[in-house]
Amino acid sequence: MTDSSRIGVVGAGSWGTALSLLLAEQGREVDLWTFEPEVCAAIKEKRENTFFLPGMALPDSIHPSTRFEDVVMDKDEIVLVVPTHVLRSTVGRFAPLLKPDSLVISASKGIENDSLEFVHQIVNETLGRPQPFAALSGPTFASEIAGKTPSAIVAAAENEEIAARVKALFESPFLKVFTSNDVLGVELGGALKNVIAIATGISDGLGLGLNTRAALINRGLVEMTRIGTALGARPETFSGLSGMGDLVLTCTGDLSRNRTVGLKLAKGESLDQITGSMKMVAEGVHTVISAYRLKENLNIQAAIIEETYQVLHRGKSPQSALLDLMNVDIGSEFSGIKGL
Ligand SMILES: NC(=O)C1=CN([C@@H]2O[C@H](COP(=O)(O)OP(=O)(O)OC[C@H]3O[C@@H](n4cnc5c(N)ncnc54)[C@H](O)[C@@H]3O)[C@@H](O)[C@H]2O)C=CC1
Ligand SMILES: O=C(CO)COP(=O)(O)O
Repeated sequence: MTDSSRIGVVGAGSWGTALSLLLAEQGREVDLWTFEPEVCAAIKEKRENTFFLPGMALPDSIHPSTRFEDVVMDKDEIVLVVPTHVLRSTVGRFAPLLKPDSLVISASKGIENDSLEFVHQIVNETLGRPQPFAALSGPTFASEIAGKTPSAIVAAAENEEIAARVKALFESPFLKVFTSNDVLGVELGGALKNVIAIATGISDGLGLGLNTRAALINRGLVEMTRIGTALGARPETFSGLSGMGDLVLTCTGDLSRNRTVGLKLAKGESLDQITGSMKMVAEGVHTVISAYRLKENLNIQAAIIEETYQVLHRGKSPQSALLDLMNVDIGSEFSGIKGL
């Protein structure tokens, strides 16, 4: 039978653990699915996720488990927060246990490489039915949310009541939750900002100036908006928390894994070395492939995405990518954005 005080969180990386802590502090009993048995054991025995969110004490109301039966079955709400490249397989594993009316709240940020699908599409396709869905996204580093830094985020759902329900779940004395009905725009901003953060990290790692950084952030936003509006998202969503907000955070904040990948690439480390030494995910490394394919399919000018893709996956040097970026033939400032 459903116990409405319990909520399931699928994914015990840094963000899944920080969100579990937030929900526990809001009075919920949280069943937290961990992929790694050792993460489950650490949370049970030490009351700490020593692997992905070290230094944060986790209350007894967070119940870790490696069994989907404990986390997904009979729940009214499931928070889905695994890296996007394993999202389809993860949803596939728990699909038979999920109630058709359970609300799936995605906190993952990415676009699948082969299908070019967003999380809401992957979820519906894998389940074979439209599932109640919301996307939670914005400028929120996991460690700062766990440390109660005043922050803001957006909950997007097609249905206003669902967005309001997600707001009520996550709003706390230090987290403001805004609502939106532009699910695609919110998902797309959260995914594409990681690509621009890698580009900014490369630029900063090369020792280029603050002018360059600001230009990359701003023109990166235009590229995100061009792709988003071509797919049907609303232009204003990209000036919101999940667009501009998260872009600024991730491009300038040294806590960002994506920005760090760019900094290291500029210092001459190979992508394999960098990702091989990380236990956490830098989604932009995968998302740049999807972003490149989307821009090609849609015939959209997106030179920063193009050059970042070439550096990460085609062996181009950051220096020649920069030269090519400065030689792009450009039009008026907002050309290519639909609905402006
Ligand atoms: N960490 C952060 O500050 C934030 C992260 N996000 C997003 O949340 C999502 C999850 O990222 P994090 O929690 O940061 O993860 P993380 O980078 O801290 O840890 C990696 C996660 O991937 C899981 N994993 C690895 N292989 C797996 C597999 N085969 N099947 C299922 N799970 C597997 C690990 O168990 C772990 O939970 C990403 O899309 C990320 O962009 C969004 C907002 C903030
Ligand atoms: O999405 C994030 C903050 O909003 C986290 O960014 P990174 O994955 O680059 O650390």
